[in-house]
Amino acid sequence: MVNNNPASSVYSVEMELLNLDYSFQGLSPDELAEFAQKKLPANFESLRHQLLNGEFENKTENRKVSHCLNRSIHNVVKAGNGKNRFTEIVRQLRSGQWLGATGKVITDVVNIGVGGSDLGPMMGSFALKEFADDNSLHTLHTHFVSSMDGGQLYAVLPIIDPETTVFIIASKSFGTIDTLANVNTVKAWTKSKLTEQQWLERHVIGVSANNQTMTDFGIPPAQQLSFADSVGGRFSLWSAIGLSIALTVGANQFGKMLDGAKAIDDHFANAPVLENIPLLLALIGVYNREVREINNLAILPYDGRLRYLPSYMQQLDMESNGKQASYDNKSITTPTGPIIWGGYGPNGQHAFFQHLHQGWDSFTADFIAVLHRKAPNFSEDVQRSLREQQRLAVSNCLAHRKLMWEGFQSHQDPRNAYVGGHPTNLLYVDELTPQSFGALIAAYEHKVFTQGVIWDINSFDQPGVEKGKKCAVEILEVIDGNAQETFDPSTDSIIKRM
Ligand SMILES: O=P(O)(O)OC[C@H]1O[C@H](O)[C@H](O)[C@@H](O)[C@@H]1O
Repeated sequence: MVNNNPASSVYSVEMELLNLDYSFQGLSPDELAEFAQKKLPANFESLRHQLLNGEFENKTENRKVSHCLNRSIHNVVKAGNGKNRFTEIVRQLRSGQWLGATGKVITDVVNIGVGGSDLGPMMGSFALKEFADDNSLHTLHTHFVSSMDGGQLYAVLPIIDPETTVFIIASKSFGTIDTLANVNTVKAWTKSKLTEQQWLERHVIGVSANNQTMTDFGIPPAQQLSFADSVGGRFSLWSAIGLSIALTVGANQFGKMLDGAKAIDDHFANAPVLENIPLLLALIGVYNREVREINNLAILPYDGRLRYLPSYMQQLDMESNGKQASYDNKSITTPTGPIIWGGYGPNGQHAFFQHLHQGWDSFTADFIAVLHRKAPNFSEDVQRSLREQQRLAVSNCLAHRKLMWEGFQSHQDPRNAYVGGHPTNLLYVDELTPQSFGALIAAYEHKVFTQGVIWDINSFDQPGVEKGKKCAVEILEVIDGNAQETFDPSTDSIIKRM
């Protein structure tokens, strides 16, 4: 049981863009300093330096790890041998100058991608919408399609028009079946109004690290945006994969998001352990996993604009550190990364918080709060009301965080007793801006990296997702009648029914 005495001190780190309060972790700075001594390997500083300079070795995939080199628009453009027309494409589409093959202005953009080619772009576009540069002459609607079953596409197709829509095919490998399946359906759908040539010439942008495949697909070179193979999928929102974010807010604001991430890179590089937000997040997480044996972390944003953060974090953390093999491919015997879950906090209060407060399971959580909100596009009355709503959300965030830690004892009335003792962090920003958003995401990236170093795993590969893909291909062959194989009675009976 965690010793959950009410926090008598404030344990926090404040920096310009991001703040961490870990007063409700039950860990003093002295204890964390001692834990850091024990856990951070002697070569940590050198590995951190490698990461921040694009030199960390992703040994199993035989390449470097270079997403930290993408923290400026300049480098995003340079990534395609200096030929990336990233900012030009953004300008044309946002200003209404990009015309479709039949001469109509493009009004809709659909990002087709999955995993890192979907989660980051969707989260960023949703979170930063209100920061759109107002030089956009017309409104560009952005849609996201990832699901391999076509369900999302089915909902989007009726509200767009082939003549006024551009599709971003976002795929680092340009070979992911989920994405290609959606693209195939789109191709069939455009035929009523456009030839394939027209579609390719004016309605498709490819974003990938695989230039040859984009060319083979027929995407004109001017509409190919490339990025380095050494940028991992789940770290790619800073690269050209972030195109849909830039289309939503403008290249200038997208650049500010990169600036925020860069500020955290510098902070991560230079701040001493006890003032270093990513490092503290990592150490606290390792402590909760190893010493307290808590196997999960809930991500609970208290600002609706961050509602896609939990899914993003699931890929970032679980695909990086959910592993049982060491960096040198030896078996690991102690648990590594936790299960990440969560949801928009205020709605969670009306759904799963009951279990958190009075159920049987241990958990840790990160509350994420935005203290102030400007809402410049509305009348004074509406602005005032929106600011009140922000205060309402923050007060609820503080209340539940307090209750989860301190609990509430009521021996005569078990129904109203709260267990308490659940360690949580509060990550907060004064305002959500492209910079503070970039800082938050980069802080989490570096937390995950640091934990990978502590656990001696390669956080940059994902061998465990491959077997399932191969098995699915074998099953599909049988469903399609191209093979006769049998699997097991349950699988066989479903296949038969199909
Ligand atoms: O961008 P893509 O190459 O299409 O990959 C999309 C996603 O699929 C893979 O299965 C990986 O597990 C993810 O890390 C990746 O983000």
